Amino acid sequence: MANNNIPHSSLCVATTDFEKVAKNVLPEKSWVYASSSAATGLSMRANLDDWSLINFRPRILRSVDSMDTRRNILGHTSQFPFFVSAMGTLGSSHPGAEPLLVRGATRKGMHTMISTASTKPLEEIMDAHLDEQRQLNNQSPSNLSFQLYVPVDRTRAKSLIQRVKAAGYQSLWVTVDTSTLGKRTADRYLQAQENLDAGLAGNAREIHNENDFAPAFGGRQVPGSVDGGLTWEDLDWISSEWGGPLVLKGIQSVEDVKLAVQHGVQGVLLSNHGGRQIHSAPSSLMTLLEIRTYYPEAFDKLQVFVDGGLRDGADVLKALCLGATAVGVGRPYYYALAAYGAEGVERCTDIIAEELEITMKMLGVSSLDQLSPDMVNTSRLSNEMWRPVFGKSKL
Ligand SMILES: Cc1cc2nc3c(=O)[nH]c(=O)nc-3n(C[C@H](O)[C@H](O)[C@H](O)COP(=O)(O)O)c2cc1C
Repeated sequence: MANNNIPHSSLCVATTDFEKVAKNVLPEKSWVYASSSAATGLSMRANLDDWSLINFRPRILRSVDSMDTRRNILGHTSQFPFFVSAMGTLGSSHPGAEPLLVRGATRKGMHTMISTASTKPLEEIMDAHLDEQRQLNNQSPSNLSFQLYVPVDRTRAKSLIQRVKAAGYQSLWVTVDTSTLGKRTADRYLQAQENLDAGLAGNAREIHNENDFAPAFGGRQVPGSVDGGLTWEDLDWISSEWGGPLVLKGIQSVEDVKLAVQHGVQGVLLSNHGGRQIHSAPSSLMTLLEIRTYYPEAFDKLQVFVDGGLRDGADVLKALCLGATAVGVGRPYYYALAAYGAEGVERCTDIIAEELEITMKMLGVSSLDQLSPDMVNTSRLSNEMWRPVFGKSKL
């Protein structure tokens, strides 16, 4: 992209560099939408900060000449143990929206999770992925998964699942942390100001998005979109309607991982929605440590994923040492897409992949299956971890 106002993409050497560029190119509303979080931002801050509470315990003099960063995610190889987490309304980042994102990701062999709240129809996004695959002679291991916000109307929910299946998405990730929309403070300020500027009092203004599952854009949920009445029992009909790998996105306690195992899902994504939902959430890394401490059997029963605040390849490895299969990355890809389109998505992937390889070599591993919990020191984070209260909690 020839734009003299933005630095050349090669000047982005850390994933956080995309954020600075994006802030300059994005309209204020898009910037606020992507960068905002719940309430005072505690949940997002915890995501970002907790990675620094874990240190590696590197091993030396092990042959690390060759590197293998591939990972099997729900039965499909990915070039890397990280993927793009679902983000709604990517048209607010770049006019190319989701199709452009998946083109960049497919070129790099990375999996991408597409949001129910996408700007473009799910079939058009899949077409972009398949077209890119053809151009690569079907050599990319990349695939697309679908993040499901379950609509209140069951008929609508079932037909959405059928569309996702027919389009060829590989797995379904049901978001379970959105019984209502978190209080997105920055979006609310912006909306209130727009209302006042438009001569409307208070919050009187209706939000009009083409996709009514794009609730956060404007800071309020669209009535009738996401089902706040969802329970564990609903997983039965969702699972039988879908008939493929099912993952619960947004688990934040060991008790719920146990329930997920009992309900026979194939994976859990430990996540606090990038700090956008409940105020004062545990960081996703803290939840991972909780599972590793109180229910390590989980890692043999289903695949465990993590997202939230991952900004460096070293963070990815910390999660994998603790047993995660792979991790999701959100905002860095939103910003990279905004700044440089598909090229930015590729560059962001290269940056994380290089950091991953550098850290693997110095940690003394040449493939991801050599990682283990004793390669990280979690003492500081463990100090702050939840403990069963008064011996009464049933774990
Ligand atoms: C702009 C934006 C939009 C998002 N939209 C969705 C969504 O539609 N569905 C969903 O389940 N999660 C959504 N999320 C949460 C992400 O899937 C993911 O959990 C989070 O971004 C990870 O944290 P990170 O941004 O710090 O990497 C969104 C996050 C952002 C930043």
